[in-house]
Amino acid sequence: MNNKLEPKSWNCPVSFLIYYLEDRATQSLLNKLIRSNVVNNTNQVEVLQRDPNSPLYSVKTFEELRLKPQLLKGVYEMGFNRPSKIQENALPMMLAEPPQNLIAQSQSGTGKTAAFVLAMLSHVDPSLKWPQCLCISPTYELALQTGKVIEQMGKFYPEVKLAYAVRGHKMERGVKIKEQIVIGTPGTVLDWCIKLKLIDPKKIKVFVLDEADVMIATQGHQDQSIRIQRMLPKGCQMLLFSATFEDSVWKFAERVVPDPNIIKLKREEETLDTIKQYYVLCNSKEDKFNALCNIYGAITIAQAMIFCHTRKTANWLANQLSKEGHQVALLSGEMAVEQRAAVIERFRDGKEKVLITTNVCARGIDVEQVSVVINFDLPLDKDGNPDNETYLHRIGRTGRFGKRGLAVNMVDSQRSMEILKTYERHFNKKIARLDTDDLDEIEKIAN
Ligand SMILES: Nc1ncnc2c1ncn2[C@@H]1O[C@H](COP(=O)(O)OP(=O)(O)OP(=O)(O)O)[C@@H](O)[C@H]1O
Repeated sequence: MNNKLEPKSWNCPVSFLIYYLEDRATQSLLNKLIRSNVVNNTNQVEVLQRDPNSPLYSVKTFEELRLKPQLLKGVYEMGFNRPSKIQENALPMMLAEPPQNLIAQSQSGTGKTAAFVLAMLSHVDPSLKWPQCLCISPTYELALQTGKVIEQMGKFYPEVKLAYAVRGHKMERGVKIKEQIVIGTPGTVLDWCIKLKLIDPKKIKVFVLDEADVMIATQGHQDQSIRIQRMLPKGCQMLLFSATFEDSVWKFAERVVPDPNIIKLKREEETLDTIKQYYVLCNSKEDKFNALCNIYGAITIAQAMIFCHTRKTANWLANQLSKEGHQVALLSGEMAVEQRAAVIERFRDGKEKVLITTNVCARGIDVEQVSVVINFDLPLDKDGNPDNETYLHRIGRTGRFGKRGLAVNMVDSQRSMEILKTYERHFNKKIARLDTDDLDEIEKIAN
């Protein structure tokens, strides 16, 4: 879905573009934070080998990879029992001798980061005190997030050290970096290589470019990434990862990664097959709130996500629910990235049971683990028309074995009823009426 948000032409208003560019990196970060598990994708992995005659290896266990014991221990400590679908193919390629280049694309949450982190940790020689693996990420926050994974996975391999080449990390010219892995954003990495000469790019053995789709959406990052790549020695392993694969990403990938192997995993489509959908007739927002309270009074809801059309309604609802004693988290458009990240993390950890958000804020965020979704306002596109894609993304779940879910739509006008009917027709799935004054009836929907 993310790729569909890409503006069709560059004649868009600047404000929209800035919003859009920031948004993509933020989406990616929030998705990483909210996810507590690997995304199970049932599609087939497509593998294109540079040398079609060489045997195609894939592994079903981490043992088969003959990892260093310290790393295997780190992997298990993180709770990984077996390689994810993309890891089954990507890991043998990345760990092969001689090193192979790779372009890999799969939706967010399928295990790409964990895979390249394992590759970097496997390739470093801890006795050498200089940078050997270089990873670039599109933003400060994303770089820190990947750094955390390196630290976790390398927990039992303390000889390997990590340096962050990000804004705010002031370094003096000419002081050589001793850490074996450097993770950073393109601008700072370039400075560290060229201006400050802290890193000798000729000694880099593994180069990772993460989130290529987000990277090229950010002004200047594409050129900076290519400048970094040009300084690396021949024979340096180049790895590039992306969640989506528009033409522009593909062109960029081919410039960064010569002679690549290619692994692609199609995005798992969301379906409404396992979702029970209802609507409630209301007259006002107060009425909607009462209906919501009745639902909460009748069934046990572990965690719910509530979508409102405007920030004002979202704020109002958050206040009302808090007064009723609910632990409410609010995701709102004016919040800084760090604030949003903190809200998402608290919600993921179950500290709050209700997450209220506007669509703008939650666009592109996958909340698979939330089993109840309330459309306090039905999703609309910017012209006020039905938005099938957003409806599906809010309440749909992926995978044939997807968890069951419950979606309740609040309908408060003739117009919203028409919109609801459009969704019903489009997805060819019945949306049943729910009378929220009848507690017995509400109890039934939970079964
Ligand atoms: N083999 C595995 N078994 C269990 N969990 C895993 C495995 N690999 C990764 N995970 C977990 O799944 C989640 C997603 O993994 P990861 O961040 O590597 O995916 P990604 O494809 O890089 O996503 P993004 O594009 O958002 O960065 C993380 O919480 C990670 O710890």
